[in-house]
This record gives sequence, C-alpha cells and structure tokens, in this order.
Amino acid sequence: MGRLIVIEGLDGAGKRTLAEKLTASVDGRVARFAFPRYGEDVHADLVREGLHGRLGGFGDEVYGMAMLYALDRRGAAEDIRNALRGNDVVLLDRYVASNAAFGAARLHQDARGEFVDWVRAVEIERFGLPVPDAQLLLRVPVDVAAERSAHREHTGDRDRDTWESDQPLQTRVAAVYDGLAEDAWLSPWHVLDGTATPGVLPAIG
Ligand SMILES: Cc1cn([C@H]2C[C@H](O)[C@@H](COP(=O)(O)O)O2)c(=O)[nH]c1=O
Repeated sequence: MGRLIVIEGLDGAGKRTLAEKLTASVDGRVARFAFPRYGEDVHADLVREGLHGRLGGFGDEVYGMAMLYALDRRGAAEDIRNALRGNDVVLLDRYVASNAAFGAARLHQDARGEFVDWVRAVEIERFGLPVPDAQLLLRVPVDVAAERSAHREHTGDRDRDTWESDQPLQTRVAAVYDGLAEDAWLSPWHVLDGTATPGVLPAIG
C-alpha cells in the first residue's frame, strides 16, 4: 500500500514544481493527481465556470462551490485507492484541505471553524475519501505567490481566476492553512519554505 501525500499552498506557491521534484526523488513508483480535475469531471468544469464568474451568484456560494470541489474528489476516490494499491507514493496537488482553507477564507472569521468541520464531515466521513498520510504546506509570502501566478497568466500558461488576484483573500487563506497545519488537521503536516533554494526535500518515500 502506497503513502498518500498531499501538497497544499497558495495559488502560485510552486506546488507543481515541488510535485515534479518529489516525483524525481522518490525511489519507487509514484502516481499523481491534481485537483480540481478540469476537463475530466463535470463538477470540476462547473468550478471553473464559477471561478470565472460564469455561474452567476452561485460562484459566490461558499458551501455550494465547496460541494462541487468535493464531488470532483468523490469521483476520483476509487482511482486514488487503486493508485495506492499499485504505487509506493500517490502525490496529490491540492486535496480536501484546499477546500477547507479557500472556503473558510471567504467566510467571516466566526464561521470558519464550522466550515472546516463541515468539509471534513462531507469529504472524509460521508464520501469516504482516503485520509492523507502527510500534508505538505508550501509556504510563500502572498506577494511572491501573486507575482508567480500573474507571470503564469502573462506567459499564457493558464488563465487566472477572479480569486487569484485577490491578495487580501490569499492572505486569509495563508492564515487558515497555518492553523490547519498547527492543528495537524486530518493528518500530520510538514511546512516547507517555498522561497528556499530547491534541494531540501522532505523524506516521503
Ligand atoms: C481543489 C480545490 C481548490 N480550491 C481553490 C484553490 C484555487 O483558488 C482554485 C482553483 O485551483 P487551482 O488554481 O489549483 O486550479 O480553487 C478550493 O477552493 N477547493 C478545492 O477543493
């Protein structure tokens, strides 16, 4: 049975680059998934519509949008379980904690705890998604993340959604992530410095 390792962080934190480095460093078989699964799952495609303001007011419904993200993952649960059977490491670029962090950050501070508990109840208890063995929080200053994600848009790598350029929101997301890591939410977390010279990789094999 492989280990389920999740990479989390702000938009532009460098998650994909870390996933590539970890894949190259693991001595064994590695499978990778990235969420949302745009182009593969109807819920993920609806997420994209919502993020670009094309679902009207639904895009602002935190619980509704979070359910779409959760349903996308539910549709991948069997594939993740199969991948865990056939690989040493299954690496996920975003998972349940993204829903907790990004959704909570859009809510009033007093409503955040209840939302984070709801995400866990829906995704883990109700949908039965596999619990990660470890979650890696790639932490970078908000302005560095914003610059990287703006650069990605500029180079045509990908469209930015309306939230990515919202620095106050990203600052709140970073704070929620820090709290999740501190509480060891779902599983142990490892906090990595996303601005450090690459080379120091966590031992995940
Ligand atoms: C996977 C996931 C992403 N998100 C957010 C993070 C990003 O701002 C946005 C799209 O993710 P992406 O930029 O990694 O494609 O959706 C959630 O709110 N919940 C989730 O479950």
